Formats: sequence, structure tokens, C-alpha cells
Amino acid sequence: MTPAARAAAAIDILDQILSGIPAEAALLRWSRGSRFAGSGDRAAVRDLVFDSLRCKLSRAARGGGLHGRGLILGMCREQGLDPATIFSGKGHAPAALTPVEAAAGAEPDGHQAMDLPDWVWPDWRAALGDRAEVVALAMRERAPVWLRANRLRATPAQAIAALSAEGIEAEPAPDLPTALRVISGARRLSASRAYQEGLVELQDLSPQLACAALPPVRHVLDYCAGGGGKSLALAAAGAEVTAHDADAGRMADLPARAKRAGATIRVAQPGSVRGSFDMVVTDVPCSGSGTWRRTPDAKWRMDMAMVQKLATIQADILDRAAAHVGAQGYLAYMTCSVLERENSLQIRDFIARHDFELLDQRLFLPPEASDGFYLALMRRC
Ligand SMILES: C[S@@+](CC[C@H](N)C(=O)[O-])C[C@H]1O[C@@H](n2cnc3c(N)ncnc32)[C@H](O)[C@@H]1O
Repeated sequence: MTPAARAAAAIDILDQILSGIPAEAALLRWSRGSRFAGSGDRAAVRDLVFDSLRCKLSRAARGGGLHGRGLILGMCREQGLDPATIFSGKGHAPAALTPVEAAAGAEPDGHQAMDLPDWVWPDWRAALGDRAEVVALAMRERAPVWLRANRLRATPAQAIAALSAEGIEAEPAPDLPTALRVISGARRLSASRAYQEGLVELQDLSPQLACAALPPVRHVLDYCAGGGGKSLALAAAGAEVTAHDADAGRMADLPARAKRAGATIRVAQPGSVRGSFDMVVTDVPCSGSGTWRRTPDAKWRMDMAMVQKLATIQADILDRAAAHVGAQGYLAYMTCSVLERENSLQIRDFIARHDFELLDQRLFLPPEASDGFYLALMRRC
């Protein structure tokens, strides 16, 4: 496919997404109907679609409309590309611009320029202060790929060497040698021996930094274990981990992942956890506002009412999880959100209800860390 034909495909897919079809479903539908497209074409079309969603408001403003053509035209103008090279009307390229399209478009400002929904911009600024713009602009970029070198299988140097042997270049984070940033070859990762044999796990830098900041205790309950990212990181650090989730299906792959990683993790059925632990980790469901560059369509689906609903769920999870914290034990609360309602205000309210003291709270942010990620560490008084 020519670059213009890829843009035409992206325009169709974006129009479907804007009409309400989830991004992955729209891409899959296009993929199934486009047997002629090679793997490079598929990756390029996917990148065009996701880049357009990340920058939806600013590109729609520049391109003169919130539709597929407007978004791709906005991309051309943002990147200083001559729109006529894409909108040529030749072969499978998009039709040439109409005079109205060619004249439309304006420089974005305010929340549009930040590519954030209008409802979130005031809360975003309240939470991040003078970092608000830098972090918002980082959310317009593609997320870097981070790995965790799994100490149960390999040292970071061994993991880097194994990756390199398969054409994947990675380097350790300055402050956390087990965190490896993939510099090139990321698309080869899932088929690589290093990944399949558990030498490395996919995990963003920020949750790795959060896990590394936890005290080294023995018995840990991962109360919202989901796919087990935190359980595996804590087990690799030497903890005996019990994984729990309200939805057992979310943990379905955990036994296989733990086996691959050489970790022993006890999986508890929903609601079956008894007794107390040295530390309970609650990696709660949240708006995901710190990870919107990975899930850009989620950024546009979220709203304030959903954040309020999530905050109620988070408070309920904290109350239930706290019951499993032993005497002098720790309670760790994590979100991949940057919003105060889900972070510091949630913890302020929890401490007002319970006999816990706040030991530490941190907001990990790009560019020093990676995704936006919040950690509060508390101890039972
Ligand atoms: C952010 S995800 C967890 C991600 C996971 N810790 C990881 O590292 O891969 C939040 C999880 O909380 C679970 N959850 C939602 N409500 C819950 C509740 N009341 N009790 C326990 N888990 C709950 C969800 O099913 C979901 O798997």
C-alpha cells in the first residue's frame, strides 16, 4: 500500500471509531477485509489511527472537522506535509480536498491544544500544577515499551543479552536496573525466547518504580490482581503472594504467567481470602488517565460521572482490603490515574475513616518515569 492508501484506510477506520465502534474492533474489521495488506501496512495503519486518536482535538481543529478526513488533514498540517501528497484522488488515495476543506482549519488552543477532554482539564491542572502541559503533551506521544527483567530467571545483563541475540535492543533505567527500555525491535518481542521463557515481563517503568518502593515483607495479598503484573513483580522480589480479584476471569492467565516466570503465586477465588497479611496491595480500577496514550480511545470515552463512580468503587475496595492488613501491616494503594479525586483525596478520605497512617505518596510522571501512576503507602496504627 502507498502512504496515501494507508491514510485512506485510516480515514475509514477513524470514521467508524468516531461513530462509536471501539478502536480495536474497527481495526480488526478492516484487517479481515484487507487480505492484500502486509504486516508493515497493518502496523502503519494502526499507528496512523492511534496517533490520530491521541491527538484527536488538535488535529480536528487543524483539519477543520472531527471526522477521518479532518484528522488526517490535521496530521498533515501539524507535521508540515503537503496535503496534496495524501489527498490526491489517485489510485487508492483519499479524494482531493474540496475548496471548503482546503480553507477550513484553525490553530487549536486550551484543552484542544493539550488533546484532553474539556471536563478533565481543570482537574488535570489542579493535580499537576506547572507540570500539567508537559504531561498532557507526553500523552500525545506513543508510549515507550518497558520490560521488567525477571530476577527469578535472569539478571538484567542476561536479559539484555538474550533480547539482543534476537534483534531487540534494550537498556536499563538509570534508577532501576531491572527496568529495561526497549530501544528497537519491540515488534519482535512477543515471539522472542527471552519473553516466552520468562526472562522478561512487559511492565511499564512507573508501576515497576512503585513496586520497588514497597517495603520488603513476606506475606502479600494482591487484592486486585487482574492479570498479575504486580503479583509477579512482588514475587520476583521475594514475597509470598496471594492473588485475588473480584473477577476470577481476570486472573485466568496468571497460573501460566507465574509458571513461565518461575514464580509461585497462590490464586484465591473472589471473596475467599481469610486472615491477615504483612501487606495488602490494592491496584484499583481507575480512569486510566495516566495511561491514555496507550488507550487513546478510552480518553474520549471517560467522563466525570464515571470518575465519581470509580472513586466510590475504589473507596469500597480500600475498606474491604484494609480488613486483611495485619497489626502494624502495610496497605499500598495504586492507580494509573493522575487525578486527585482518585489519588490523594481518596487516601485523605480513607485515613479519616480508618486507623492508618500515610507513610509515603508519589505520583510517577513522564518524562522522569513513564506512564502517570500513583502510589500511597499506609501502615496500620
Ligand atoms: C487496574 S486492574 C488490576 C491490574 C493488575 N493489578 C495488574 O498489575 O495487572 C483492577 C482490577 O480490579 C479488579 N476489581 C474491581 N473491583 C474489585 C473489587 N471490588 N475487589 C477486588 N478486585 C476488584 C478488576 O477486576 C481488575 O482486574
